[in-house]
Formats: sequence, C-alpha cells, structure tokens
Amino acid sequence: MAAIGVIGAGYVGLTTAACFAALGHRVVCADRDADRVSALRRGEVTAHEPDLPDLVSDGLRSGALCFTGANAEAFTEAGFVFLCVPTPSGPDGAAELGAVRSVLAEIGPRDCRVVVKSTVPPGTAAALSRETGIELVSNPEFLREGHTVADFLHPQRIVVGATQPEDARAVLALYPEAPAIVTDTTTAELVKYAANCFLAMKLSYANSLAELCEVFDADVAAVTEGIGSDTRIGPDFLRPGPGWGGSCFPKDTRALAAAAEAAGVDFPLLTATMSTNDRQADRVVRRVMAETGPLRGARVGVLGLTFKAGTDDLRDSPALRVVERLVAAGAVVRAYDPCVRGAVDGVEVVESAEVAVEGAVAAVVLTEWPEFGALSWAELKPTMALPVLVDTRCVVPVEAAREAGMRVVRWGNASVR
Ligand SMILES: NC(=O)C1=CN([C@@H]2O[C@H](COP(=O)(O)OP(=O)(O)OC[C@H]3O[C@@H](n4cnc5c(N)ncnc54)[C@H](O)[C@@H]3O)[C@@H](O)[C@H]2O)C=CC1
Ligand SMILES: O=C(O)[C@H]1O[C@H](OP(=O)(O)OP(=O)(O)OC[C@H]2O[C@@H](n3ccc(=O)[nH]c3=O)[C@H](O)[C@@H]2O)[C@H](O)[C@@H](O)[C@@H]1O
Repeated sequence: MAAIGVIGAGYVGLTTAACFAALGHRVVCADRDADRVSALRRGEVTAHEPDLPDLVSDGLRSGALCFTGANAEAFTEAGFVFLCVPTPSGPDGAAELGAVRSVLAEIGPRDCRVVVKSTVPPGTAAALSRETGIELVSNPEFLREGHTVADFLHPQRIVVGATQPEDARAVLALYPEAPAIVTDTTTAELVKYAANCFLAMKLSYANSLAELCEVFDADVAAVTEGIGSDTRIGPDFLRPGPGWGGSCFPKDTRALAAAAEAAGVDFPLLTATMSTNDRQADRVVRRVMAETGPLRGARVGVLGLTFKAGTDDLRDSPALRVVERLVAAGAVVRAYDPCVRGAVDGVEVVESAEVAVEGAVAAVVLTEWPEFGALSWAELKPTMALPVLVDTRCVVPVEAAREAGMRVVRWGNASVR
C-alpha cells in the first residue's frame, strides 16, 4: 500500500484517485476548484461515469480517499504525486503547460516520485526535470470518457517513462497486472500523442470514405466491415459521424502538429487528419439543406449534443459545431440530449426528442445515444414540417423510419449490419 497524492480532480484525476483508493492505496486528491472539492467531500460526482460515484463513496467511507483544496496537503506525506491537471491548446495549438508548471513550483524538490499523467508534448518531462530539479516520471493515461473506471482498472497497457528503472518499477507496482511498456519519458509522452492522433486519423479516413460512399452510392458499413476484418486494420474506430471531438483528440492533434512544426518535421498526415475533420460540420449542414432547401427561419430538431454517447461532456463536441452552422444558416434549433440540461449557446435545449423535432423541417442525429434507435418515426413524422431525417451516427433503424414515410439520409449510405 502506498501513499499517493493526486493533483486535479477532473475525469483523469478523480478516476485515478478513486481507483488507486479502491486498489488499497491511501490517496489525497487536490483540486483548486473549491466547489468541486466540497461536492466530492459529500460524495457527489457530477461526471457521468459508471462506478465512479460508488468508488468515491467507498473511499470516503473507508478513509482511503480524501479531498482537499490545498495541493500541498496532497504531497506532504505522499510517496507518489500524480499530476492530472489540464494541458489545453495555446493560441498556436501547442499544449499549454501553465498548470503543470505551477504545480511543480508548489511541490519543489522533495522525497517523492512525481508522475506526470497529464498529456504533455515529447520532451516536456525531461525539460521540466532539468528546470525544476525534480526527476519526473511520465505515465500517460489512455482511459476513455464514459468508461474511465473500467479502463483504469483493466488497462490494455501501462506506459511508464523514467530515467531510473526503479522509478518505473515503483509506479507499475501501484497498478493491477497489465502489459507494461517501460521506456524513457520522451518516448512515453510520444506514445500518448501517437495513439490519439492515429485514432483521429483512422476516423478522418472513415469520414472521407463515408463521403465517397454517398457519391458512388456504395455502403460505408460494408466497406468498413470489409477493411476492419483484416486484423492489420482492425474494426474499431471506423464508424463515420459528424466529425470527431471531445476534450482530447482536437487539442492533441493540434499539439502534436505544433510540436512537429516547431521541430521542423513535415507531418502532412496529421494536418490532413485535422482539415478533414474541420470540413465535417459543413458537410452535415449541406446534406440537411440538400433535403430541406434554405434554412432561414426554419426549425431544425437536433438529437444529441455531447461529443459521443455515454458522457455528459460537451467540450469540443462535433454536435455543437453543426448547431453553430445550422444557426448561422438561419435555422431555429431545438436540441435534445439525454445527458444535457440547461442553456447551450444558440440552441434551445428541450426535454425530449419529441419536443425537439416538433415542427422541424429536419431531425438531425448527431450523437449515437441508443435511445435514438428506439424512437417511433410513425408517431414523430406527423408532428414535423418535413419528413427529413439525417442520421450522421447510423443509429436509427432505417427500414422502420422509411416505412413510416421518413426521407432518411444515413451517413455514408450505411446499411444496418
Ligand atoms: N479526459 C480524458 O478522457 C483524458 C484526459 N487526459 C489528459 O489528462 C489531463 C487532465 O484532463 P481531464 O481530467 O479531462 O481535465 P479536467 O478539466 O476534467 O480536470 C482537470 C482538473 O484540474 C484542476 N486544476 C487545474 N489546475 C490546477 C492546479 N494548478 N492545481 C490543482 N488543480 C488544478 C481543475 O480544477 C479540474 O478539476 C489533460 O492533460 C488531458 O489531456 C488523458 C487521458 C484521457
Ligand atoms: O486522451 C484522451 O483524452 C482520450 O481520448 C479518447 O477518448 P475520448 O475522448 O473519451 O473519446 P473516444 O471514445 O475516443 O471518441 C472520440 C471521438 O471520436 C468519435 N468516434 C469514435 C469512434 C468511432 O468509431 N467513430 C467516431 O466518430 C466519437 O464520437 C468522439 O467524438 C481516446 O479514445 C482515449 O484512449 C484517450 O485516453
């Protein structure tokens, strides 16, 4: 059992803290957001993450986990301190390291292992170790939102970068058994970007295939099944949609592109991955308008606002990019998302799919919430101004919707497979 400090109680920090506590370690988790800390002390978890509220409550009850607003309390006694603070995009796309630096300044040289879990550009730990005199360990995180606890407790691999082999061994020993990749800090940092950027590239490829399929009248579901059955390609991350988003892919692709450019390395695959994504929202609006005509003054019902199903996270959501463009085209947008309540810029958020599509010239599915697959288009169609359904996530059973009289645009002409 180890004494662990975790700095940052967001998706990554809170999951790290609660899971390490569940694994038998003693954890102090610090966050500078006083409201978040007060809520967590009461066992209130706002993120929509399966099992996380239970693990937090268990940790608080057993005393294995506690929360503080003072970072110093998380590292005074700790043998390990995990940095899980944000690394957002700066104005030129490069990762902004202000939060990491400020925490390191607070820690100062001391007798504990300082582990960077935040996603930082290759060379960061080495440079900051030189600057601060703290020998940093790199331990990038690969969890997905909506699955944070399961991904943390059952990782496909753990990557640790360290200068001293015993530091890497000590960090690995905190985790459950899993395949480990032990390397230097810069390589570990690059693994993280390489993974996210590769997945983003795969998605941009799939989205371009979807566009091609619509032009050639081919079926993207069959195409991606056809290529995904080749184990060298693999079936995952080939589902086309309105573009990829979330708190990490967009910022991490920008950050790696900025790092490559600063290093004088031409990486056109990466820039094409991003520019392909940037085009997707306009493509959705074009596809809607091809069915409805001009949108000025027309009502559009949007189904789904989060960046993917299974999360309440709206950060850099492709759905919001589409909404912004629909509004710019003059549409009056009403949106429903099972996980979003309250105000979202430019759009009226309503309490049901039925209310969202009432009076609309088109219903546009932008997030793959399973409940959208169960909607009765026979009941919805008579309430709409035009029977148009644009399903960018391919979740609506197309035959049933067509039988109900809907004109269905299914992304990439995807068949139901
Ligand atoms: N969200 C995700 O799925 C994943 C994120 N990452 C990386 O992990 C890092 C954190 O991401 P998230 O957990 O999503 O961020 P988040 O925004 O959900 O949470 C960050 C937390 O850190 C706190 N914070 C900021 N500065 C602080 C400081 N100086 N002292 C104490 N607390 C501070 C904030 O109040 C916030 O609660 C980023 O580098 C991200 O790229 C890596 C893998 C997955
Ligand atoms: O660094 C991070 O923050 C994390 O980023 C992603 O996780 P996450 O942002 O939770 O989301 P994903 O499930 O990867 O989805 C990203 C985007 O791709 C889209 N997507 C995903 C898969 C697919 O087949 N099609 C598709 O359009 C999603 O809708 C979403 O907009 C990675 O999957 C994690 O491994 C990584 O740790």
